[in-house]
Amino acid sequence: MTTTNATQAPIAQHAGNQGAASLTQAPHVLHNHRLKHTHATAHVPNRAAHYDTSLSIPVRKYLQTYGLTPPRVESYEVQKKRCLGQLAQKTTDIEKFLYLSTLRYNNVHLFYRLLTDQFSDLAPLVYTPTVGEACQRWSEIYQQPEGMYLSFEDKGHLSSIIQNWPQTNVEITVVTDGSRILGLGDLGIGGMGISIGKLALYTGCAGIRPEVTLPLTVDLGTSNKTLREDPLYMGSRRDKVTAEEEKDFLDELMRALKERWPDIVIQFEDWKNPFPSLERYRQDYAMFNDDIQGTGAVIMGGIIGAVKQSGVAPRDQRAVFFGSGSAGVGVAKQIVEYFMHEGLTEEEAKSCFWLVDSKGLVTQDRGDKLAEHKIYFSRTDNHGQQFKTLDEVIEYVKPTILMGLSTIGGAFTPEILRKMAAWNERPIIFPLSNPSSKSECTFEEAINYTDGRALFASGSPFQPYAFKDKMYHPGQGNNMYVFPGIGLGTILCKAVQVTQGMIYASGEALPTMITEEEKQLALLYPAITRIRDVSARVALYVIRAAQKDNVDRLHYLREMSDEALEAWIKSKMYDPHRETKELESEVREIVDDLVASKL
Ligand SMILES: O=C([O-])CC(=O)C(=O)O
Ligand SMILES: [Mg+2]
Repeated sequence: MTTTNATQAPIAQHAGNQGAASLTQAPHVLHNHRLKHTHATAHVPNRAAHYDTSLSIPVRKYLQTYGLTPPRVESYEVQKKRCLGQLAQKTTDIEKFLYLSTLRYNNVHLFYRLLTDQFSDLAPLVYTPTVGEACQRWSEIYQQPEGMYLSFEDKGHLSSIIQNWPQTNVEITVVTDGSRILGLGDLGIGGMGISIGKLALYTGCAGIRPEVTLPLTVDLGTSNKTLREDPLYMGSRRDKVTAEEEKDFLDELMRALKERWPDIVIQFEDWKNPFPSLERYRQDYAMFNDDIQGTGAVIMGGIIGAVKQSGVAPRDQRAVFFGSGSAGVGVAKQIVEYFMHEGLTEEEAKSCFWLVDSKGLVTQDRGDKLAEHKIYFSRTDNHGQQFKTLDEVIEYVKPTILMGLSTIGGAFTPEILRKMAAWNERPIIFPLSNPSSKSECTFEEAINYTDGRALFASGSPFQPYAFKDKMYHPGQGNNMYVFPGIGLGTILCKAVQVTQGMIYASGEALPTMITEEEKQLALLYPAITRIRDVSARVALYVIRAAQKDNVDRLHYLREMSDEALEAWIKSKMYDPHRETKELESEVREIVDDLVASKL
């Protein structure tokens, strides 16, 4: 009920009145009618880019911003120094997060210049792990609108409310209901943080223009009682809607999004039960689920290298998965596909996996009703024996690969890590839960207890670690290596679906970006500092797979060589370093023309 007032105005404005929609948009269109480079903030249009202190005096005069900013024309280096100085003065990560959010709001191009330049330092503040805390405290730290909130009460009116989004073009949205944010549980509308954070990476990593991204949070109630009782909580107080109600709401939402933006790519993120929507919409929409598919692809990308470096053939690998939720099963299925590419039958590939959930090893005769998604991997060869704890399973399987998707921080104990090292020359250890506090072990622990022999990747970032006079570098198997490129590739070739082939290809692209030097260091992922190039390569692979699956619509791309296509992809990427320069030169041209015509 709390949201009804807020939504009544747009409903009244739009009901049966096409003209009203263009009226609401008109002011923004007018702002932008003369110049191309006036898209100002990421999600709310204003003219902030016109206040960039690097713009020259003639340009300021033309834009009528002269006198509204301090007189000096600054270089980017000076702007950067000031911003990083201000950032350094913030003492907590959440303050840094807020500073960066405000910067994005006020000067989007400057924000993305900094993010792309200082990616390793800033990504953890914009995204995992800080974004987790931001989501937990969303209603406490809220400062500005940066996305759309659609409520269950809006059902029946979604199409008209979506007209309120001020940008005329949207190419991609990240949608969450906040019901399972990272490993932090149901955070209700606080999930908006993750939609914004992921889209910031779509822009930062894959160069999708900020103004064509739409962070979307649907308020379908929350099962989090603490939130519902928190006076500051900004969502509805209702309990979570039923699965049937959610389905009806989503049917309407998907239709409404496609109606306004027919080519939109829709990424589902952090839904407690993500399988039904993926199955329901994957044929009719260009959509994917990042937690099942993005995580699956990125881990497969790391596993390809890890399996090679381990010296153990795919058919001899034994993988224990601690955590059998959507991400766990998604990752396992993706690796099954990789093993099949390596020549195993599906049955052989599947038999390399032992999934563990809160009740122990997932077996068919365990006596409980297994969730649908676990059945595929349930073991039948346990001879009636049941294994209730991770320790028991580990002892029974003697795995070569240990995957953590449990959201239980510290679950990979020193004993478990030591055993992995005793059984394997190069144990593969991937604690993937996010944020860092939920990681099944730290990098330091993995190195210490395996005597530096672990082939390691985590979901959230860890620092390099010195052990016995040697420096070790952690891999970060975070889906940020693939989802930006999946989105970019899908958008650029105008794919009508995101097929499994496209997802597989995104993971396959990753090892192709590892340099010789990185191989020597046993790194499983390319350096994060090359993330823009990595995203372009992922997009190339995704487009090729879309072509193979016949879901692409820009057919002339099929004729291009890989080199030409990759260069074309890069030329299409938003480059924040170009933006103010282009605005500057565009205005200068107009000014020069005006002067010339007066002569
Ligand atoms: O957001 C991340 O860092 C990875 C992810 O999708 C999750 O943990 O749900
Ligand atoms: Mg997620």
